[in-house]
This record gives sequence, C-alpha cells and structure tokens, in this order.
Amino acid sequence: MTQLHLWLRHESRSTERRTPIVPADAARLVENGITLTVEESPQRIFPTEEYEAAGCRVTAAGSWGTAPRDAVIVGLKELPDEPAELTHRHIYFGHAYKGQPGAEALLHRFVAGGGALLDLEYLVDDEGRRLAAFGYWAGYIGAALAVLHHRGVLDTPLRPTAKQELEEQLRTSGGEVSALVVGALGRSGRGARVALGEAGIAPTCWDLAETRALDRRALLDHELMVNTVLTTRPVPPFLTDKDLDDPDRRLRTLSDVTVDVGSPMNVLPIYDTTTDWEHPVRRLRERPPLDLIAIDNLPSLLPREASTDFSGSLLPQLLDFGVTGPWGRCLARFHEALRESGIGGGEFDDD
Ligand SMILES: NC(=O)c1ccc[n+]([C@@H]2O[C@H](COP(=O)([O-])OP(=O)(O)OC[C@H]3O[C@@H](n4cnc5c(N)ncnc54)[C@H](O)[C@@H]3O)[C@@H](O)[C@H]2O)c1
Repeated sequence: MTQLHLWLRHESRSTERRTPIVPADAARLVENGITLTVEESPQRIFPTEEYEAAGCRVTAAGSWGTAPRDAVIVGLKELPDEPAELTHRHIYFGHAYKGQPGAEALLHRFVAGGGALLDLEYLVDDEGRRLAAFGYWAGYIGAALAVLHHRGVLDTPLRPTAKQELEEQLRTSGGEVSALVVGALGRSGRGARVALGEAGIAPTCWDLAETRALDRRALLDHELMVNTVLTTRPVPPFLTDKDLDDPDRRLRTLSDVTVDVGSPMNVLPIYDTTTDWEHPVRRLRERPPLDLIAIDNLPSLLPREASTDFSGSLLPQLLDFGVTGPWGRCLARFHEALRESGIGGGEFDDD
C-alpha cells in the first residue's frame, strides 16, 4: 500500500479562520508516517510555522491542483470555481447531496476529473452517528449571542473571538432570563446549555420527548429560545406567524442554530432569510418585539476552539484512512449521490 499523503488546503472564504487539522494533530499524523502538505494561509487561526515545526511540508495557498493525484485534499468549506475538473479525492463539507444550489455542477466537476468527494457530513460510525462535527460550538455561540443581545450588550458586526473573551462577557452581563433550549440532548444543545450556564441561566431543556405534544403556551412563556433540533423527518412547526402575533407572547429573542430555511424539515418556518456577522439580529415583530439570530457559520466565530475540537475527532479517522469503514461509507454515499442525480461515473481509481 502506498503511503498516505494528505494535503491541507487554504480556505478560499476570507472569513473562514478554522482548519480541520490543527498543528498538534498534524504532528501526530506525521509521527505515524503520513505525509502532510500544508498550504500557507494568512487567515488560518494557526500560523503556518506551527505546521512546519510539526514536520509538515509547506506550499503555496491554493496549489492543491498541482498535488500528486493520490494525495487526499483536506479542507472545510467550498472549493474555488476552478479547476473545472477535480482529479483528487477531497475531504470537506461539500453540501452537494440535497439538491443545494451548485450541487450538480460540483458533482459534474468530480466526474469530469475522476476525483471523489468524501463529504465530512457523511463520515459516520456503524450506527450512522457523525464522527466529526462542529455542532457543540455552534450551539455554544448561538446561545451566547442570544444572551448578549437579550441583555443589550451584543457588539456588532460580529468578529471571530476567543472563548475566554465570550465567557467573560457572558459572566459580567447580568440579568435574569427565562430560556428554552430545544434539541437540548444533541451536540449543539449541549453547547447551548453550557453557554447559558456561563451566563448564570438555567434553561428549560426540551428534546424529542418534550415536543411530541408541543406546549406552545409554555414555549411562548420563555423570553429566549435556542433551537438546535436536527430532524430527519418533517415535524409540525414549533412556531408559526400566528404565534408571533400573540399579544401575550413573552418570547423576545430567538436564536435558530439549526437554520433549516427552505427545507421541508424546518421547524421554524417564520422567516426566510438568514442573518450574518454584519447584521446578526433581525426584528421579526415590533409589538411585542421579537428578534431573530439565524447565522449559518457560527463555529467560525470561535475558530481556535472549534478547530481544536473538530481536529481531535477527525484525527483517529485520518490515522485509519482507508477504503472500508467510515471512509468506505463516504465514498459509497458519493457514488449514490451521483446515481441519484443521474450523473453516473466518478469511480475513483485508487491506484
Ligand atoms: N448555524 C451553524 O453555524 C451550525 C453549525 C453546525 C451545525 N448546525 C446545525 O445544528 C443542528 C443541530 O446539530 P447537532 O450536531 O446538534 O445535531 P444532533 O443530532 O447532535 O442533535 C439534534 C437534537 O435534536 C433532537 N431532536 C430531533 N427532532 C426533535 C424534535 N422534533 N423535537 C425536539 N428535539 C428534537 C435530537 O433528539 C437531538 O438531540 C443541525 O441542523 C446542524 O446542521 C448549525
């Protein structure tokens, strides 16, 4: 078997400071005989020198197109639009299997080049549980922003920060708040509960059992709600426009970590546009007021912590990279997606 060559790419999105492999884990990969080439990246939260010190080869940003064909390119977010033909195996979040905008064009690029997408969203264990995810930090930040806004101390536009700084703000901004976390038993739900705890808030926690017969009155009686539900089947909405117009509603701040806008699984079909770092909060109703936070790249706001956590989960999988197990399932899912979209082809020739 040939030695594994991983190639950590620069992220083309300028606000993306996270990385799927942090220097400490890069050192572990190198110690285990894996070649790791790291592209220079001015915005990455970890300086390139730390990768160099870990024994990685360093190369120019965006040079992955020139990597040997058997190198596996590792990243997080979208690839640039060029080249038109993708010849490598790419590990990242492709967002290409649910008919998302640009999905079909991306799959065509893989087929044209004979490469393959090993989508991190589909890197799962034998029971289908995700092996590496950013959910915890999404929930943590989603809840933290909601509390800071609710207490009138949220600084905007948002910018990447460190956990210590956020914790300090949560602890020092006072005020009783009745809060609800829905999806509380999941990764994001756990993060949300921890952030609320830092802020001195003991939230009501709902998961599947508590929403089976949804008590809307109880929901609307909370001042702040964090939604972290991940459902794979449509369920009745938790909130409708009618609920927002309820004059007795106490709910004032809603942070939707799930941001399933436009999806048939959306449990909060009360808005149709996400918010962002520039304008994180949108007023949905004036009387009584209701403010929405619905940001789809929350973990990027805590790049160091989110990267370290994610990389720690990904490391054992990279050390065990192969054609069976989780990576085999990822590849099978790619081929299934090609069949589903009627594209066909794309067998990665692992020579
Ligand atoms: N906004 C962002 O930046 C960002 C980042 C990462 C993840 N996310 C999203 O956050 C969501 C949660 O991710 P996760 O990793 O925490 O998922 P998870 O699977 O760990 O947790 C989801 C939880 O929702 C619960 N749930 C499912 N259906 C429910 C229902 N009808 N009522 C109540 N609870 C229900 C599940 O039991 C589970 O506990 C996902 O949609 C994910 O895409 C958002």
